[in-house]
Amino acid sequence: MLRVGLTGGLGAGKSTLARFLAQKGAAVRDADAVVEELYLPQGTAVLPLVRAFGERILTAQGGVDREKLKKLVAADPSALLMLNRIVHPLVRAEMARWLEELEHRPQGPLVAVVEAALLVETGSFRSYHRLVVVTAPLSVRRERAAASGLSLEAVRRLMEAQADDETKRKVAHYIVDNSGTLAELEAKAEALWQHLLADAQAVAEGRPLSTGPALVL
Ligand SMILES: CC(C)(COP(=O)(O)OP(=O)(O)OC[C@H]1O[C@@H](n2cnc3c(N)ncnc32)[C@H](O)[C@@H]1O)[C@@H](O)C(=O)NCCC(=O)NCCS
Ligand SMILES: Nc1ncnc2c1ncn2[C@@H]1O[C@H](COP(=O)(O)OP(=O)(O)OP(=O)(O)O)[C@@H](O)[C@H]1O
Repeated sequence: MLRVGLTGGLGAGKSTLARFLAQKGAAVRDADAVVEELYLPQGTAVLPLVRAFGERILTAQGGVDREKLKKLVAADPSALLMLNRIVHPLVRAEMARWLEELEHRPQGPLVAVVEAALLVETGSFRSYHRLVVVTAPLSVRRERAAASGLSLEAVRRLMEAQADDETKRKVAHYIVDNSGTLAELEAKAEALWQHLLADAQAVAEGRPLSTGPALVL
């Protein structure tokens, strides 16, 4: 099974590309969805986050309230660092468990994709056979992020905590430029999928994966 990391800056189009790849047959796990589970009342992030930030971050049901966390990190950059230190190891452990489980399935997928905003920043991109980076100009990403409901201040803080596109492009195997339309992105997803299938074949046969500069789609 080919293990693929999919990343990109806030609002670049990671989730949209991941959805297209899922339609083609990739198994996809989204780090934001894992975080969602960790924040549920019984989730494993709740207790350590309460220890760090107090009960003010809880919902009435006893889970973590993202709105309250969002306000906290928008106001204080050190809160974001602390949040990352607590949440990221839990996300990494869950991704490792998921990939392991897929590997052991009798009819498992050829390609597994982990979608996460911070694969390059955390160094965890190294645990994947291939890294796909989705890019779009900053102005377009800001617009898309604002349309999805993030405040300007939250967008600014989160973007500050992310590596820039140039850093990500340097370690990518595939770069998908999502500055165009959704239809264009879908066509690029098809081209990417064909490359990933070829990579999966190489992995299955024990052949080395091709090296060299990143392929820009
Ligand atoms: C900061 C929080 C409360 C904002 O919640 P909200 O529901 O408004 O946004 P959402 O989770 O959908 O994130 C939107 C985007 O913000 C960016 N982002 C989220 N967390 C971070 C972070 N810690 N550092 C940098 N960028 C981030 C990503 O591009 C992400 O896709 C939430 O993202 C959070 O708890 N983050 C910590 C966990 C984390 O790092 N998740 C990202 C991948 S593991
Ligand atoms: N090519 C495109 N044209 C127009 N809208 C797009 C395009 N690609 C993505 N979008 C829209 O932009 C928004 C952000 O896209 P998406 O959620 O895929 O990005 P993301 O990188 O996962 O963002 P985040 O970091 O916030 O999780 C979504 O509302 C999506 O529908």
